[in-house]
Amino acid sequence: MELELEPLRLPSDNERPFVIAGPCSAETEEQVMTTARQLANYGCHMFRAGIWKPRTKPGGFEGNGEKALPWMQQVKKETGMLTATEVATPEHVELALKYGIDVLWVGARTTANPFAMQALADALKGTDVPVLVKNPTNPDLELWIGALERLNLAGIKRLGAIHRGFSSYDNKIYRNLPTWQIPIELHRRIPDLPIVNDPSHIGGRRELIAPLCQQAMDLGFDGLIVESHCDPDKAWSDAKQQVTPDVLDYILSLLVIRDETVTTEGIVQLRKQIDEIDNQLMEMLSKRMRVCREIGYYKKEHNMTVLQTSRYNEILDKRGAQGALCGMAPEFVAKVFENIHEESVRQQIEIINK
Ligand SMILES: O=C(O)C(=O)C[C@]1(C(=O)O)C=C[C@@H](O)C=C1
Repeated sequence: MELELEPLRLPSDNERPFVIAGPCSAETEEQVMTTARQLANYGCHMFRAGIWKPRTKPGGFEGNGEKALPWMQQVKKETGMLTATEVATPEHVELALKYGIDVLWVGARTTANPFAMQALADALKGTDVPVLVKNPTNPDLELWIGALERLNLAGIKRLGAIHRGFSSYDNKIYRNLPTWQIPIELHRRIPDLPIVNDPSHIGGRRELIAPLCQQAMDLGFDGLIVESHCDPDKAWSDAKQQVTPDVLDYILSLLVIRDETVTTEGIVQLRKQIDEIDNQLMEMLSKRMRVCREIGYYKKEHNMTVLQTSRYNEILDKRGAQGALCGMAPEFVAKVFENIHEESVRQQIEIINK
């Protein structure tokens, strides 16, 4: 289905990036108000704080629940900032709306669960609140789009997406792998859907927030949602990935904002060159597949298996080393040749089964 969207109509809609900032969790009234005042002084328009916290394991701080909602009202009243929080159940939706929360977001674990998404969509029916949907924990674009569709079918048109990265078993650098091609593909499929980057959850470490924000801007993301706490080291949740409002302001001040729409004669010429090279690449690929099909007939005649592992390894090693010499990432070269090999095997299987 095609999403029927309306602009988010947030106070800084025309600025890129629009920024939603605030602590991971609303811990105490004092922590909420101190952080909010500092953020508002730096010109922040939207304040986030977790009221209900889905924790991986029991025993951690799971949020103050309804008790913290009047603090959010106080933030809005005193600073004029809009407020945003995560909702995961119809009860959360009801309470958040009762206390005038302006922007809701859906967490990654909820997005991954179609039953929970449908329950949220039903609870939101008839409201006009903007809803931002985080990517599911697993890199499944269809599941992400499905969650947006459920909300849209319930009449929610002020929709956005939050890219918070994807879980992985073995993660060294990032807390959640960015896998940028997924939000890039989301943007290609639904160009009018605003996409917000969440560097705090992708990075999991303060030092990664600035480079991730810049990368999101380089890719043309619309906004940022960043965890900011008046005293991050003492935070009750996600201490390592929160920054003080002044550090956040410094990070934002250094961002280089690029314009997606500017196309100069220079880039038009370069794109012509790319088109020409892509044509050559396609011709070369089609030549290679022709030879592979010939080998396929040979294999059929001589009763050989399609998969020839030692030859395949030889190709991966040789081209990987060559790629490194040309300054290309080894994973990229491996992926290219793995895909070429997969197609070649597919075509040969077709031939030997004819
Ligand atoms: O060398 C072969 O046997 C081929 O069929 C070619 C090719 C390839 O695409 O390079 C395809 C399948 C084999 O597993 C190994 C290599």
